[in-house]
Amino acid sequence: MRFTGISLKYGAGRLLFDNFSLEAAKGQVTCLMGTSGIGKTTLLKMAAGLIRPAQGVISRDEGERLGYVFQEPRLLPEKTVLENVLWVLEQRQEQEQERVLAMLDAADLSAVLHAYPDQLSGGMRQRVSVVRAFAARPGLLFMDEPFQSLDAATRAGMHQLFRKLWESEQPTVLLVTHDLDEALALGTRIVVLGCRPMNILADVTAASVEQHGGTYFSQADQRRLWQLTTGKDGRETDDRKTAAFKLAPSGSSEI
Ligand SMILES: Nc1ncnc2c1ncn2[C@@H]1O[C@H](COP(=O)(O)OP(=O)(O)OP(=O)(O)O)[C@@H](O)[C@H]1O
Repeated sequence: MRFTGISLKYGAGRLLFDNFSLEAAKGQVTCLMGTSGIGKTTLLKMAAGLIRPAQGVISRDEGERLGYVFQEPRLLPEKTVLENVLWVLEQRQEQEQERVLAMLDAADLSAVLHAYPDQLSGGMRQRVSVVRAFAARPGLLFMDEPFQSLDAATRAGMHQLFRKLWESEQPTVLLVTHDLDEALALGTRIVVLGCRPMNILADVTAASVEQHGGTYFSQADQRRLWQLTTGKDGRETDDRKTAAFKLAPSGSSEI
């Protein structure tokens, strides 16, 4: 999908976008990072057709199915876990049931298929919402800080689940995150955005993508991304160094 020459502002405010362009390559996970309030959510909403830009063009493949995962799960409270997922499949429910059950199993939700959302933990609810998004076979999936409210251990499980589902369905994903380690683990490309108007500060593609294990960005790119997203130089002095650098393939001595 492609944004070309987008301009937009809310009301009498300053321009959030002024002739902004970005292309998300098919089948890639493009992570969007940048400080709060610069318009990342607005960008996803424009991509999904929920907001129209004042100027510019947004191109998507014709007939491409769209999915959206929000920070909060947004499940239907009166439907069970299984019903929440099947509901998005509309008329294809029966043929797809086996596939959906396998996805729910991969998300460790087999034991709660018939539970209602208010009987689940926050992490379980978000797992349902991620499975629901992938179950609909989206060509294009928008994820707006989907794991932000989860604790670190739950988030690590969600990352694994995301990678399993992404590898089997291969949608194009636009994922907004504030967490560089998350972007390094999930993204095949990381775009760091600057503000008012939105501009691209860095655009880095993974050197390789590993099965379920995450992606691998070069050490130089990781350092640059760290500097840009935290304003700090010395990754050595920060605990997050270990978490992100852990993603380097075993045998790498560059750490
Ligand atoms: N419907 C709206 N009406 C007016 N202003 C809005 C509206 N939606 C967003 N804004 C403003 O536009 C700016 C960008 O908002 P947006 O939510 O897109 O940013 P963001 O980068 O996603 O922020 P965050 O990282 O905090 O979620 C903010 O200053 C916000 O207050």
